[in-house]
Amino acid sequence: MTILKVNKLVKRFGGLTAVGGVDFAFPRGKISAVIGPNGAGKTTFFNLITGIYTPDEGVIELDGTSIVGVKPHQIVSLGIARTFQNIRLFGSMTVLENVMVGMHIHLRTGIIGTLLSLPAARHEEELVHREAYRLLEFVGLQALLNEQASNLPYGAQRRLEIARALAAKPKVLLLDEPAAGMNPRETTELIGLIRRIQKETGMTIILIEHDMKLVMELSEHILVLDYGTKIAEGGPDHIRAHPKVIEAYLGKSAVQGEAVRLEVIS
Ligand SMILES: Nc1ncnc2c1ncn2[C@@H]1O[C@H](COP(=O)(O)OP(=O)(O)OP(=O)(O)O)[C@@H](O)[C@H]1O
Repeated sequence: MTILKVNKLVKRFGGLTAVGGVDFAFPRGKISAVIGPNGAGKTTFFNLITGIYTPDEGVIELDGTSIVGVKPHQIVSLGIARTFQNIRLFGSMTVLENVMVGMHIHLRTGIIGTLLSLPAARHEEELVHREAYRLLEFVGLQALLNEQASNLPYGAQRRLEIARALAAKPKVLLLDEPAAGMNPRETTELIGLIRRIQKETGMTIILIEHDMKLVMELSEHILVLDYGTKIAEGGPDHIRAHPKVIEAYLGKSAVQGEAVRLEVIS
């Protein structure tokens, strides 16, 4: 069953069509990937889904309801959270505080209650604290909860961003290049973490990633973009051997039938 659907989605920047009429249906509770060479339109596609950009044309539906024109913070409330290609943490806050900030959309008592230290607000803060700790345990950062976020190693910052996105309790989690800058050991751990999120929460996960090992190991469904258009979709085996995909990554001369496989792309 589909949770998120785009139809004839278009986004132009002046004369450049970054996303040019893409159709895709993301299945509920599965891991999907959006791949394609540099400049293919992947991040623009995420920015359209998360309300950062408004499409020039087309449909975006979450659970059958249009989210076109909905503001980014409202889209988070509706159930889509994300991480960014360039990590966006509150560097001067602690690890714990970063996750607690991610939970604010679910708070009832608000800042006045917290400042006046009203009993309901105190109770809520305790719950928030406990839930944030649980999420940090889940991503393996509980020992670093009082560290300033900017002091964390790169791989840990990426995991913290994931914890913060999870704090919003999304139905759909978008991960923009989660393995970027990670070493092979960190990438293997990340694969385990993403798999655990999907298994234990049933969440729909959509990732953009250049690391083909991660994409092929994790994804059941893959959307391939090139110059803003969909050139292929399907499971990992179908995509690996797809001539248009190989051509997009390696150039026309590389298309020599079955011999060329996508694993060679680093
Ligand atoms: N705000 C913008 N203004 C103008 N052009 C933009 C803007 N954002 C993206 N583009 C252009 O749109 C095209 C698609 O960019 P996008 O960042 O979506 O690609 P991508 O597939 O995410 O690339 P990468 O893998 O390098 O991150 C590129 O040609 C890019 O230069």
